[in-house]
Amino acid sequence: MTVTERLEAMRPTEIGVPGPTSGDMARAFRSVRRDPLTFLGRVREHYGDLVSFPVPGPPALLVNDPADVRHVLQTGARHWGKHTVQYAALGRVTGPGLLASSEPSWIEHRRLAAPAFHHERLAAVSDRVRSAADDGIRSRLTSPGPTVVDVSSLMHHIGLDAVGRALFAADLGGHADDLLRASSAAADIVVRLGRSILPTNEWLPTPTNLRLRVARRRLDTVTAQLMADRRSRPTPPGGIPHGDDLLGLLLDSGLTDDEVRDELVTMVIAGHETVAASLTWTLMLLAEDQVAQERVRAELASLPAPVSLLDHRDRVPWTRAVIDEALRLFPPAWVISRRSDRDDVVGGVEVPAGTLAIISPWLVHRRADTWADPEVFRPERFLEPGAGRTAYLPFGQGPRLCIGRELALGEMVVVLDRLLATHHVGLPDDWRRPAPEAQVAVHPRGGMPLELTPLRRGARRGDG
Ligand code: HEM
Repeated sequence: MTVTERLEAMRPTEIGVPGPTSGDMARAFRSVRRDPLTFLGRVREHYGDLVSFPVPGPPALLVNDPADVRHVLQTGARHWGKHTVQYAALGRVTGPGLLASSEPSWIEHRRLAAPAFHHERLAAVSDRVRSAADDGIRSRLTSPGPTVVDVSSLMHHIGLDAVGRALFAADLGGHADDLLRASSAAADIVVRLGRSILPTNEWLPTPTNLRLRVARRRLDTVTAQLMADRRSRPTPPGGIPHGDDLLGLLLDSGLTDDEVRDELVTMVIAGHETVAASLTWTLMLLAEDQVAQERVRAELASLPAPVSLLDHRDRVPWTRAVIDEALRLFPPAWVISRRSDRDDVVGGVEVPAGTLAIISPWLVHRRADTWADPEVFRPERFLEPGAGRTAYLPFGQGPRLCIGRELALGEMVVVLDRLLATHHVGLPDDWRRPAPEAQVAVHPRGGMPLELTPLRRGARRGDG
C-alpha cells in the first residue's frame, strides 16, 4: 500500500449520516469510558436512529431503529459477522468459542452444543440448579434476622455454581473462588481491550497482557481439571461414553482439547455474568416494589411441585413478566456489534463493506415509541400478548440468538423461587440505587446491598 493509499484508508468514509465530530468525541473521551450507556443515550437523542461515529476507514454506525436492527442481526445476518473489536477482545479470553467465533466453525460448534440446551436436558438438570440455589442461600445467608447483603456477589456465586452443575455436572465448589476471580479479571480485561483506542499487541508485556495471561492460566487449569475428571469417570453400562451434558457432548465430538477449553470458558463467562446481573437487578426491582414481590412469591408458592427450569414458559406468567421487564430495563448484554462483509443498505443509506454496526439493547428497550414510560418498572406490559416484542432483544436476535436463553430464564425462576420462599427482600435504610456500570454485562457499580430477612414460615414443598 502506498503512503497516499494508507492516508486515504485512515480517513472516515463520508456517507451522509449525522453524528458527533472528532472534536466532540475528543471532548467526550472521559465520559465515554466512564459511562458509555449515558453517552450512547445522549448521542441517540441528539442525532436520531442512525448515528455515524468519526472513525478512520469504513463507517461505524449506531443502529437504533428496530427494523434496521433486525436487518443486521436477522434478515441480513449472513453478511454481518463478528469481526469486531468487541469480539476480538472477548476472543483473547475465550478463544474462538461459540460467542466470539464466526462462520464456518461457528455453525459446527453450535450444532454440537445445541442438544445440551434442549428441553429434555433442562428438565433433567432442574434439580441440580435448585440445589445450587439452595446451597448458595444456606451457606451465605446464615443470620436469623435481617441482614444487608451484597446480592450481586451472592448471585455470582449461585450463577457460577448453577452453570457448573447444569452443563458440566460438576460441583465447582472447590474451584469456585478461583473461577470467579479468574473470570471476573478476564471480563474486566475484555472490557478494557474493547474500549482501547491503541492497538493491543498480545506479545507485549503490558500490565493488561500480563493480567490476562494470569487469568487465562487459571481458566485453563480449571477447565483441564474438568476434562480430566470426566475422562477418568467409568462409563455406566449402555451409557454414553462421557455423558450427555455439554461437557460430555464436547468431549465425544472430536474437537481438540483447546477447542473444548474455549467452549467451556465461553459458557462459564457468558453463562454466569449475565444471569447474575439479571437476577441482581430483578431483586432490586422487587425490593422497590413490594406488591410485585408478594405476587411473585404467591405465584411460585402455588405451584403443585418444585419449580423446574421449564416452568417459566407458561406456568408462572407474573414471575416471567417481572423477569422480562427486568431484562428490558437492565439488559446485561448492553451492546452487540457486527461488521458487514459486503456493501449493503441500512436505514435507507448505502454502506460499504467493512461497516461496523453497533446495536444497544439498552437503548432499543427505552424507545418511547414502543414502550410507554420506558423508565418505569411495569411488568404488566408483558402480560399483553406480543407487546413491544419488535423492540426487545435481551438475548439478541436471528441465528446468533443466545443458546442459553431457556436455561437462563429457567435459572432465574428457580433462584427467585428458592430465595423468595425463604427470605423477604427489602431496601436498606440508606438506600440509593446503585448506578448501572457497563462491563461485560451491566452490573451495579459498587454492588447491590439489599436487606434480606428470613421468613418465619413452615417448610414449603420441595424444601430441605
Ligand atoms: C440473562 C442471561 C443471558 C443474557 C441476557 C444473554 C444474552 C446474550 C446475547 C445478547 C447474545 C447474542 C450476542 C450477539 O448476537 O452478538 C448471547 C449469545 C450467547 N450466549 Fe447468552 N445470555 C444469557 C445467558 C446465557 C447462558 C446461561 C449461557 C450458557 C450457559 C449463554 C451462552 C451464550 C452463548 C454461547 C452465546 C453465543 C451463541 C451463538 O453465537 O451461537 N448465555 N447471549
